[in-house]
Amino acid sequence: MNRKFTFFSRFIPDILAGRKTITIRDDSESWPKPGELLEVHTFEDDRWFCQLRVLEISPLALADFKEEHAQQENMSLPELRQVIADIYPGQDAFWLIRFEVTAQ
Ligand SMILES: CC(=O)Nc1ccn([C@H]2C[C@H](O)[C@@H](CO)O2)c(=O)n1
Repeated sequence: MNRKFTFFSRFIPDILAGRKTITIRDDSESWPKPGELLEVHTFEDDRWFCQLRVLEISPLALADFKEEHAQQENMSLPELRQVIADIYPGQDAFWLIRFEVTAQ
């Protein structure tokens, strides 16, 4: 059975349109493996909205965030840093998960 993964609902349009192709998570969400299919729900109300295939998962330190990562999130780099600081205050070690949408 495919495992469940969540996103804040404000990111749904970018994910479904292919404008957001990565997510950056902390250790608690570092379990997806390349090739794994994830059933994706909204964080707020647990509503299924797509299935993703994990293409890559790799460690990424806050100090190594680059413009390329921001583009893959469909954000500016300052915006990405702010989003991460808001979700994960005080943390500086993350995991980059690159994905593709396989069903919606
Ligand atoms: C519970 C939780 O943390 N859920 C998250 C975490 C992150 N995101 C989004 C926000 C950014 O676009 C990237 C980078 O973390 O992933 C999310 O939607 N839900």
